[in-house]
Amino acid sequence: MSTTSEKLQDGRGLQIVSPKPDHTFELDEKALVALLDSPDIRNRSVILVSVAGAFRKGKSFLLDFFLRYLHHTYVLNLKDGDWLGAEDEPLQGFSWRGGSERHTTGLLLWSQPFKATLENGEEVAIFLMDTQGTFDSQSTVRDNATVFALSTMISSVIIYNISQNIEEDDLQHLQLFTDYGRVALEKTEGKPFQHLQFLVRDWSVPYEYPYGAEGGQRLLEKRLEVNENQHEELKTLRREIKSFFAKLSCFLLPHPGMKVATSREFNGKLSDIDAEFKKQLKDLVPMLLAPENLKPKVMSGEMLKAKELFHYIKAYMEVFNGSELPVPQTILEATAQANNLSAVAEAREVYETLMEEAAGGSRPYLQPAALAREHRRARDKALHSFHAKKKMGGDAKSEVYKEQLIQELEEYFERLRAQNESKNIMNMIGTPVVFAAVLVVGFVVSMVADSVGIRPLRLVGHLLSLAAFVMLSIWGYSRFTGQLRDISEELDKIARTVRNYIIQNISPSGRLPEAMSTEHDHKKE
Ligand SMILES: Nc1nc2c(ncn2[C@@H]2O[C@H](COP(=O)(O)OP(=O)(O)OP(=O)(O)O)[C@@H](O)[C@H]2O)c(=O)[nH]1
Ligand SMILES: [Mg+2]
Repeated sequence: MSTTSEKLQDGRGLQIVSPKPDHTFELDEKALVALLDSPDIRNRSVILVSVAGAFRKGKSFLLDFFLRYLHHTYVLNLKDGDWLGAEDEPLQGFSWRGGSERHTTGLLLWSQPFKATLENGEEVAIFLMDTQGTFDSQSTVRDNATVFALSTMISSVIIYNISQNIEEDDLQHLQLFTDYGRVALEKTEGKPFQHLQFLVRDWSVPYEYPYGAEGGQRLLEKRLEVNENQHEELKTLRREIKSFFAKLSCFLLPHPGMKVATSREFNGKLSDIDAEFKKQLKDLVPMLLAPENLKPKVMSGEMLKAKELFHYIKAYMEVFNGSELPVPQTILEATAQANNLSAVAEAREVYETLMEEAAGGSRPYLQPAALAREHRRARDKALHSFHAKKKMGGDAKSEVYKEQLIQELEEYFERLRAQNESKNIMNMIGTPVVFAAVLVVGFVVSMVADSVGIRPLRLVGHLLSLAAFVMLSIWGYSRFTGQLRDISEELDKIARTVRNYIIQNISPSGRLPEAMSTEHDHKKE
C-alpha cells in the first residue's frame, strides 16, 4: 500500500495570490476558478482553514500535518486515529524549509479540496491555505496587513501562529491587521469574522498552563481580561479583538525538539520529532478538522458555496489593491504623523492669531506692502513654532509637513489680501470718482478750447466727456443690476490704470490723497 505522502503528491500548493515588486498583489483568477468552479466542488459549502503569523515559525510545516489528517480521514475514509504517518516518512505537502530567510510568499490553496458530508447532511469542501509570513524584511506594513486581513476575511478558521507566548505586540498586530480587514469589509452585521484560533508554538511553561486546548483557553482568557485598573488603551485593544471574532480559542503546542528546530538534515520525519509534540498534534488537528468540528464559512448570514468564494476573493483583492483603504502604518510612522500634524495645527494658529490682529475682518485697510510685511513676520513666527515642537520621525518627514504648512499659510494670506482689498475705500468708490473727474476735465477742456477758439481741442474735450459718461453709466447699471459684470470689471481696471497714472505722474507726493485711503497707522512697524 502506498504511503500518505505518495498520495498527497497528486496535489500541490496552488499559488492564488502573488506579491508584485510594486507591493500590490496579483490574483491568479484562472487557477482559482479552475479550483473553485470544478463540477464536484462548486456547489459545496466552504470550510477554509488558514495559518497566518510571523515568518519562519513553522506554519507550512504544520499545514502538512493537517494534510495528512485530511487525506486519512476524507480520502482514505479511515477513522482509526492513526493518521500521523510512518516514523521515517518525510513531511510533504505545502513547501516548508529550515533557515532564516522567508519561504512562503502570497497565498496558496491546496490544489485538491477534501470532500466531506457533515452530520446534518451538508456537503462541504475543505480548503487549506498557507500564507506569507508577516514581518520579513521585504514586506511593508500594508503587505502584511493585506495578507493577514484577506486570510481572515475568507477563512472559516484562521490560525494565528505565534511563538512562545501571547504577547502584547501579538495582540496589537492582530488588532491592526484585522481592523484593516474590517474597514475593507465596510458593512457587517454582528461580528465580522468567524473563528480565530491562537496557536502558541514552543510553549515552555506547561506547569503554569498545560499544553493543549484547555491550558490555551485559560492563557487566552488571562491575556484578554479587561479590568478596571487597566489603561484605556489596553482595554480598547482587548474589547476590539473580542468584537471582531465570533469565536476565540487558543492551543498551546510544545517545542518539537532540537532536530526540528536546528538540524539542516531534518526532513520532517516523525522519528525526529518529540513525542509530546506529536501527542498534542493528535489533539489539535482533529479539534479543527474532524467531521463533527467542521463549521462552514458564513458570509452575510448564508453558508458560502465554493463557486461564490471566487467572487469574494476577487472583490476583496480589488479593494486591497485600490487606493480607497487607508494605508496601515508602523507605530513610528503613525506617531510621527500625529506629532507633525499637531505641530502644523499649532503653527497655523500662531499665524492666524497674528494676522487677525493685523488685518482681520474688524481691522481697517492696510497698504499692500505693510500687509506683506505682516505676513512675513507672522509666517516666520509660525515656522519657528513648528520647528520648536518636538516631533518623532526625523527631519525628512517634518520637511514634508513644513511645506504643507507654508502652502496653507500662503492660501490664508491670499484670502486676507482679498479681504483687505475690499476694505479699500478707493476700490469701492474709485471707479465712479475717476470717470466723473474725467467727465469734468473733458467738459472744462472743451469750454476753455471753445473760448480760445481751438476747435480740435474742443472736440477732444467733448469726446472725453462723452466716453467718461458712457462708461460711468454702464458701470452704474452693472453695479445696480448685477449684470454685465465682466464689463464692469474691465471698467474698474481702466479706472485703476487712470488713477495710478495720475498718482504717479501728476500728484506731487506720488501718494494717494489722504481722504481716499483709510490706511491705519501701523504702530507695530
Ligand atoms: N522551534 C520550532 N520550529 C519549528 C516548529 N515547527 C516547525 N519548525 C521549523 O521551523 C522552520 C520553518 O518552517 P516553515 O514551516 O517553513 O515556516 P513558515 O512559518 O512557513 O515560514 P515562512 O514560509 O517563511 O513564513 C523549519 O525548519 C521547521 O523545521 C515548531 O513548532 N517550533
Ligand atoms: Mg511557509
